Amino acid sequence: MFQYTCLNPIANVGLDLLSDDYKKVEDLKDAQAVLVRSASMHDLDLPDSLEAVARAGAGVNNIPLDKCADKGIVVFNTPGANANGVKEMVLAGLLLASRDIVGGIEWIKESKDEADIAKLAEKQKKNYAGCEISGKKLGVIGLGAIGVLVANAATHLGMEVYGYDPYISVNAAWNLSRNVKHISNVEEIYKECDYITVHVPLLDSTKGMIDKNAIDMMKDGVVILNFARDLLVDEAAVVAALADKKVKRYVTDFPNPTTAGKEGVILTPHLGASTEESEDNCAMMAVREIRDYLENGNIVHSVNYPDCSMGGCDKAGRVAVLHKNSKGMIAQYTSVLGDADINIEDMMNKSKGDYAYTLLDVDTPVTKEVAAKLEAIEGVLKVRVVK
Ligand SMILES: NC(=O)c1ccc[n+]([C@@H]2O[C@H](COP(=O)([O-])OP(=O)(O)OC[C@H]3O[C@@H](n4cnc5c(N)ncnc54)[C@H](O)[C@@H]3O)[C@@H](O)[C@H]2O)c1
Ligand SMILES: O=C(O)CC[C@@H](O)C(=O)O
Repeated sequence: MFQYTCLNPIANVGLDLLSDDYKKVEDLKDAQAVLVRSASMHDLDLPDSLEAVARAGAGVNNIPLDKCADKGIVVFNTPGANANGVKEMVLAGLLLASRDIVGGIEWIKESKDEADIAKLAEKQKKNYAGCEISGKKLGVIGLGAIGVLVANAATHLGMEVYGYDPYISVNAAWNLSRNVKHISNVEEIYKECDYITVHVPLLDSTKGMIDKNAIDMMKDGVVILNFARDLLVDEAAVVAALADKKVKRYVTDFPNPTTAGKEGVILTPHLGASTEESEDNCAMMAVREIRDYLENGNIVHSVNYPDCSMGGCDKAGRVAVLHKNSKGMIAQYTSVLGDADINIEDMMNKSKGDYAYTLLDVDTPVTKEVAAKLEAIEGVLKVRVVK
């Protein structure tokens, strides 16, 4: 029996994929697996029982990745599962920033009791006029799951699209429209584009990347869209630039006291992935990842451990070792298993940064005593007897 807890509501279509071997618990301290969306896990005590965290979504800045890795807890996310939901919000953001649709709707609400509302509307509408996005330049910073969809869709809306991502994956590059202009220096986007949208993860290296210097380089009247994370942008600098009319609109999905209610800011309450489809996709992917890890020891889509997958186990036993990425680890495992008269029938070892993962299929199930000997090896963070 595996015990799991949900730190946020997770779509039922995902939870329904859990078999009778899974029991939901309320308390994190009793859980082997966590399903989470945006709840912050930074201040939580992570129990020794915890084996895996699955973020039903893309951004993992709410999870202490290194702390988890050091405790042998594998963290997963669901790449691409909510990308279309966000892309559609970005397209809405482009339009809301270009024409004062919200202002017009508000005026109608306020004027609903006017008998001559139809006539008044014809007089008022000039106050809510704007521009079209077709023919304008859009800069997309970050060409991952979301950035590629946004860039491609914008080309179909007649925009001239510039794309920047120095770490673009081969897969993303294959999916990117040939009509997107490849930019190798982000400053070109700042200087040339009428609309700039950011789709990078929040990391130490990206925090505050849209700062005053960047804004100063931008065209007067630029629109900045941020459906990634608020801390990517120096929002105090943006609010000042809005007041100076340097920036025309700041469209963001992350309300906070710096931006809420400020002139020129169009704010939504973190709605990017809040569609039935995205929530279902994320929940199903997250649950499948958790099951494959707990039941088979396979790691797919981890953000703090390497992906490592050997399918189902048809041997007598399988043991998983989560360890530091140091020299001589495998030799020590083979020695412990050999001394216990256990033969390794199949093996896979992968590393990612400071951490590594070794899956061993063996001809005799690994006992608690042998597992304890493996765990006692310096650099080993956790040992799981999977079968
Ligand atoms: N508003 C929402 O509800 C919502 C939903 C999903 C994702 N997000 C946010 O959007 C982010 C992106 O999501 P995704 O699914 O596209 O992720 P992704 O991992 O598929 O893509 C991120 C891309 O950013 C690129 N990148 C990293 N550093 C960069 C830099 N300095 N300059 C340019 N590119 C850089 C990477 O190479 C990668 O291609 C997430 O990390 C998350 O914070 C928000
Ligand atoms: O779970 C959500 O609603 C938001 C998800 C989003 O911010 C993400 O990073 O995937």
